[in-house]
Amino acid sequence: MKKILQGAQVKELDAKHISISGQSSQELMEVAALGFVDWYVAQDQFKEYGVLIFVGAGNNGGDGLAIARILTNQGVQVSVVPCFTDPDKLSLDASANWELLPKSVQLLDFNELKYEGDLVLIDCYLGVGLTGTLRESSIPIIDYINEFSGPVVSVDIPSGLPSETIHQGLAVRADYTVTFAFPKLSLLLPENAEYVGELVLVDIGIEEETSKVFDSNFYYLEEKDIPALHKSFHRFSYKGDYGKILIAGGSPGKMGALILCAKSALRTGTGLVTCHIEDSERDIIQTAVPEAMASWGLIANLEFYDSVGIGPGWGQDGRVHLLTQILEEFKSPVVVDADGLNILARSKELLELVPKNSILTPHIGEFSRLVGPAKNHLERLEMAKEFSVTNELILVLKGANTVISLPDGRQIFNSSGTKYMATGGSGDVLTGMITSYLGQGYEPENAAICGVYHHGLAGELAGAKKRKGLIASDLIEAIPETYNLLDIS
Ligand SMILES: NC(=O)C1=CN([C@@H]2O[C@H](COP(=O)(O)OP(=O)(O)OC[C@H]3O[C@@H](n4cnc5c(N)ncnc54)[C@H](O)[C@@H]3O)[C@@H](O)[C@H]2O)[C@@H](O)CC1
Ligand SMILES: Nc1ncnc2c1ncn2[C@@H]1O[C@H](COP(=O)(O)OP(=O)(O)O)[C@@H](O)[C@H]1O
Ligand SMILES: [K+]
Repeated sequence: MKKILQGAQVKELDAKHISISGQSSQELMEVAALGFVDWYVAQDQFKEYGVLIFVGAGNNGGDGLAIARILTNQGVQVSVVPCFTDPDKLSLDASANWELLPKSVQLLDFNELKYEGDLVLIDCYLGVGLTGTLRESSIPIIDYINEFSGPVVSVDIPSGLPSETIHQGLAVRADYTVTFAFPKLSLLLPENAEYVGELVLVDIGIEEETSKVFDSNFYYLEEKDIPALHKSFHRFSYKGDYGKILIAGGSPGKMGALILCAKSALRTGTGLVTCHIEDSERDIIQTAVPEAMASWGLIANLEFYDSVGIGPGWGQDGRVHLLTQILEEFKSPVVVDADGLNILARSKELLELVPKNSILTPHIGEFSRLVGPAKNHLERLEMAKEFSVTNELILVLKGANTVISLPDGRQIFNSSGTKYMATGGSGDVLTGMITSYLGQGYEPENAAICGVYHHGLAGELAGAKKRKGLIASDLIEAIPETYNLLDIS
């Protein structure tokens, strides 16, 4: 899994890679520019567009000059806007690429900009070399980029955005940010989403091993990390091998949450799902999910189950007794979501009963009730870490880049998912998936990671077809497709 680097670490990593690989910094820049162009030319929405590249005096500008050359050689109409006064004062690698710029590339003076036709603006003005407050001279350039009528793609980082903190001042508001090698922390903070747009990570061949020495507890979860975490089952497997799970949830008027959770667990691969419900709701669950069984009253034989999921649509009134029974009698990790979390928030003494390595899945509102309000996401991350470490629990903080906090202090940012998942019931689907993996015998850490990643991937697959018409049931239907895509059997 890749580490998420901050500030100076990003530059140190480049330097370390250069010394280990024997590659020159100019060669690395070329790899980055080629990686960007590969992504760019694969974007159908830009097919008929020319490009306007804003380049600064540092290596981010150097990337832009290399991109200008490569795109020109591929037949794209390229214009470059040099955002510096003296070409003799460029960084070494930017200078080398300035010399290599084809004569056919049109150079445009920022103060006399006029252009025609459909253009994509590529922002290579400032990268991670930004220090301190933005200079006065940068303001009109960034203002211009932000007023540009066409799509804006920032290279490495939106110009003006610092690499590790929440930003409130002026910076480029990109539609896409194509960043190199390792994601920078600032690109993953929800407060910065308006600058970053859609985030794309381009590999430039820097080994994960090279980043190991850097002190960072933040990790970035990608598709390549997933297959090795899955358990595989043999030809003679029977339904018991795939887990017997219990889901305690649902209440009159909120049975949908439980239904989604149960269906999702079945599609994730669980052998046997039992829903623990109120007597009055038997017909609903048995009709909506015929594959699931139902139980009611006190839970007779908790030891029968391999995992337990608690909370979707459960309500809070009269549930404390049942929650206490589960937490006291079920000795293995459980999954707690929604009203299960709300009860824990109200009765904090119950936290001590939650089996170690259990997985709690709050969204930001539930987090605030359970752990406390935070003034921003960085503070929330710190609180999440402390909560996980202190209570020896796994905390899945849901959102655009869901963060999994582990009891050893690591925090893993998920890369899969889409904005179309912001729809009622998505979280119930996630609870079903994580409970399912836990029941299939996955280590709790892997159950949380696989659940979160596949859930996001299901969202991407369903979102590509349904866009804002996506509903939580579509996520469930897409779970099997995620197994096909990743070749998980
Ligand atoms: N070998 C490498 O190190 C690689 C670097 N890469 C690129 O290099 C970038 C980093 O390059 P650099 O370190 O040269 O820095 P940048 O190009 O990010 O920024 C340096 C420029 O920003 C200006 N600047 C700094 N602070 C400012 C402020 N407060 N207001 C206005 N202007 C300011 C400086 O005068 C200088 O012109 C990365 O973001 C990435 O795009 C990529 O080519 C990948 C390989
Ligand atoms: N903008 C987004 N991008 C990616 N994933 C999202 C986004 N918004 C929500 N999600 C995901 O959808 C799920 C929503 O869960 P939750 O807030 O509990 O919803 P509900 O209570 O309606 O089920 C979470 O897994 C979250 O990570
Ligand atoms: K940039």
